[in-house]
Amino acid sequence: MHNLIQDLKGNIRVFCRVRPVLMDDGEKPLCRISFPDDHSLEISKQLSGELEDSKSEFSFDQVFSQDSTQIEVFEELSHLVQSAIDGYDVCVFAYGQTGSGKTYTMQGGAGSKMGMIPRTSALIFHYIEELSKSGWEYTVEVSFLEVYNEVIRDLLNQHGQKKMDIHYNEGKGTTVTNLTIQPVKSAAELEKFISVAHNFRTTAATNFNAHSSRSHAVTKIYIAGTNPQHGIAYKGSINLVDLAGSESAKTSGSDCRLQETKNINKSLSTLGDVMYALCNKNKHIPYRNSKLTYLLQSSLGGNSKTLMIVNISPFVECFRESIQSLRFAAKVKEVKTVIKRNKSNLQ
Ligand SMILES: Nc1ncnc2c1ncn2[C@@H]1O[C@H](COP(=O)(O)OP(=O)(O)OP(=O)(O)O)[C@@H](O)[C@H]1O
Repeated sequence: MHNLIQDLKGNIRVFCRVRPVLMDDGEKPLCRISFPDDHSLEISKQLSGELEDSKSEFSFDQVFSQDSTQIEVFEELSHLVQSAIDGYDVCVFAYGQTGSGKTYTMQGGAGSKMGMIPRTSALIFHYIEELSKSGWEYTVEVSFLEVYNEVIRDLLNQHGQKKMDIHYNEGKGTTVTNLTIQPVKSAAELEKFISVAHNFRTTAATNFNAHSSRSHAVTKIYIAGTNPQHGIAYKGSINLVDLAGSESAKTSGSDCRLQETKNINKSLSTLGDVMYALCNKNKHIPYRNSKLTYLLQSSLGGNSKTLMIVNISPFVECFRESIQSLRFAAKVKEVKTVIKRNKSNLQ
């Protein structure tokens, strides 16, 4: 399983997923969306019976239709879990409008609806068990945080929060002071912590989605492997990020919600600025303009295999936001990365 590739050059990978229409969506008019192949999507606002209007076409590394299952999405993502075990830093983030299916994709529900985070946790421990047969020893740790209104909160320390600051160090990447990093011994234990953190995440009603998540949530799993027989050690990690929904200020309700929305939009627009600066190979990349981008600095522009899942809603009322998300995702796909494996020799 441990491969020989050391440094990899590539691009940020981008998947697109379209959310299905649900029972409680009523009779909302739908965009016309088609999938010419596994990598492209065509979208137009045309209603049935209307004259042909212009279609917008987008290509990504993979597209998933309204009928896609969590298993199909995870199948594509599972290679990255293997990379984290192999000593690479990995980041997967879900981006999209409020109610477009980010939390469903990342967290999901029970059984076949289980999302990327619990599936990742189960697969890590499956790989570790297999590799222990050939002399590998692993430690796994996990942390959960959210960025809410530009303040970081530790989702494993629900009482007595301490002030948390982000630090970036060229060799070490990003660290957060006072963040609980919890050792875990099994998939069941990891899932227990995932569910504690998920329940603690800030949620509030919005006009679009009754259980909308108003914070960016970052689950980070740290995996360290040593093989005393071969005298080598690897250190990988996987960041799983469920971003807050992009939502225009005029649809957001009360004053307090407006402030939330402004902060969410600020961090998402900084994410956009960072991506554009990286694409243009600018000297200055404005990572520090928001907590989110500072936190994800090494995942966005540094040493990380990064995958963005752009989620879109199929409704005509969401068309403008969907096109904006798709354009942003197309830009992200151009960002180049160089990835190093974190390997050391045991003395
Ligand atoms: N692929 C899917 N299959 C079935 N149901 C889905 C799917 N995607 C989303 N849903 C459902 O659609 C609704 C909105 O999805 P979700 O809460 O994941 O959106 P979101 O993008 O995380 O929203 P927010 O940004 O407000 O947190 C939920 O009821 C969710 O269960």
